[in-house]
Parts: sequence; structure tokens; C-alpha cells
Amino acid sequence: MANDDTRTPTLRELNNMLNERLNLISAVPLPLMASSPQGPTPHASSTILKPLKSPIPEGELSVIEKSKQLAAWTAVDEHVYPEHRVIGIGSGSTVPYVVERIVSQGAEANKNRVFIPTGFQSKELIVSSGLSLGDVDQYPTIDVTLDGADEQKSLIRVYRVDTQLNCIKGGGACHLREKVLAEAATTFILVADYRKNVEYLGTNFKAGVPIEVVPFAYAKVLQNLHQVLDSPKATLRMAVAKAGQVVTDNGNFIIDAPFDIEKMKEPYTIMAQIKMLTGVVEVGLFCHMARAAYFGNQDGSVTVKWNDGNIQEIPAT
Ligand SMILES: O=C[C@H](O)[C@H](O)[C@H](O)COP(=O)(O)O
Repeated sequence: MANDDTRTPTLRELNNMLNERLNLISAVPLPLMASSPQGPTPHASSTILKPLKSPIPEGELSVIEKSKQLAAWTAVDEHVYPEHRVIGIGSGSTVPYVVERIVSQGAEANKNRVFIPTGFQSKELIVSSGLSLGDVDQYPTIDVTLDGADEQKSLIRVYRVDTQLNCIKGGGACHLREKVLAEAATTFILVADYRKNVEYLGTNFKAGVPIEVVPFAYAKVLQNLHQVLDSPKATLRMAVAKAGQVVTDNGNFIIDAPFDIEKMKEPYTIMAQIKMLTGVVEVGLFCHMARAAYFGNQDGSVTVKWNDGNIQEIPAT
């Protein structure tokens, strides 16, 4: 019988060949995409560890930068445990020091971790450091989120310290995603330099409460802030290196609404009132969310405020 290798395969034979290939492909395990009860294992099948890189350039830091670094390093040392698999990374100028400290834990400690960003900046930070990137829609439960603050309040009432660790966020227009990651986290930790540690919100951060609004509704929200909620100086945030308004990572606008000090003493109330305005997506007031706030001080000490009202002073080493 003649060798028939060169003949054109029939349709049935082609179909069989295709099925064989598909069976082979489906036998290869797919990478794990969703969080398992034990957490993600993004590099489970790989023995080669990704090289990690600190996001902080070499060189002397200013006193303020050192304070941010101190707060961030202390918070990472106390709250990012070896068993943590899903870690939220906030936005701003303090979180690069958080990532720096996490990177210093080494490739082995980070090989099975996934990091969830709160916006474009922290996504770049995670990727450029060589850490594994995830998203909150894949990992709606986060072990720990660490984030900066624009101002954090410690309201001293007669004999005790306020236990709510309320803060203003959104100076970088990231507060919608930041709040989602704060809520998703089992533990939410704030890190900041000493300038953010104030008695009342609005003490140093005068720009007002950042409010993310859908573009269609911004004029009406502004009018309501001026006329109904007594914030006559509320304004649409304008871009610095772009003509026109700031546009958030979600395609929305930002309004900054200053309120008088009496209103700012009750941040939960004003937050709820603003959130009720139609067109408001999220308000940059984080109330009762943080477990602890870490402040780096000029003298090298760290002040830690806990949500049970305790204040801890860690002396400079
Ligand atoms: O939208 C921005 C965020 O709320 C930041 O976390 C906040 O502005 C803190 O930034 P920084 O660490 O630069 O003080």
C-alpha cells in the first residue's frame, strides 16, 4: 500500500487533531486568578524569584522625608506579617517608603504576595518595584492596607482621646479607590509625617474636603455645597500641568469644599451630608476606619495612635 502521509487530511481527521491539541492545552494548569482561601500563589509553579527594586533613589533625605520614612517603616514592621498574602498600597508621597520597606523583606517573603493599588501612581510603584500586581475586583478581601493621609485628627475631649482616627484624604484625588481598599482591608493603617497630626481636621490642610463627583453633576453639587451645606468657597479642582479641571483615575471631577472649624469637629456628620448630594461619588473624609495611625517625628521618634484611644511613643533609636 502506498505511503499516504502527504495526502490532505479529511475534515473528520482535522477535527480529531484539533481536539487532541485542545486536550493537551487544557491539561496544562492555568495560573491562579482568584483568591483562594489560603490566598493567592502567583509564583507557585516558579522557582526563580523576581528581583525586587526599592522605589526610593539613593541620597540624603530631608527632615520631612525622613519622618515619612520612619512612619512607613515602623508601620510595615508592625503590620505586614509573613503570612499576609494580599496587601493594599495607598497613594501619595509617603507610600513609596511603605513599598521600600516591603521590598526590603526580600523576594522570598514577597513571592506569594499580591499588591492592590489605589490608583495609577501606586500601580506604577508596585510594578516598578517588581512586586505582583492585583486588583480589588479579584481580591475583595485584603489582609492589610497602608496609606497616607492629608490630615489626621486627634480630638482631645475632656479626659480622653477620640478613638475614631478620622482623617482627610484625597489631596491626590485618589480617595474613592483608597476608601474601597480601606474598607476591603482587615487592617487599615495610616502613615504620615508629624505635620498631619492635628487636633482638628482643617488645621493645616486648608484646601477643604476633597469630593469626587461625576462630571455631569459638578455644577449642581457645587451649588448645593455653596447654598445648602455652607461651603461658599467650594471650588472645582483645576489641573496644574494641564489646561482645565483635574480628572480622576475614574474619569470624574474633584471639588474641594472648605468648612468652618465647628463643622469639621463633626466629620462623620459633614461626610454623610455631602455624600447625600446627588452626583457625589465619594467624600475624602475617612471616619472610624483606621486601626492605627503612625506619625514620624522630627526627633526620630514615632507617635502611634490606636483606635482604642491609646497613644504610644516609640523613641528614636
Ligand atoms: O488622594 C491622595 C491621598 O489621599 C494621599 O494618600 C494623601 O494625599 C497623602 O499623601 P502624602 O503621603 O503625599 O502626604
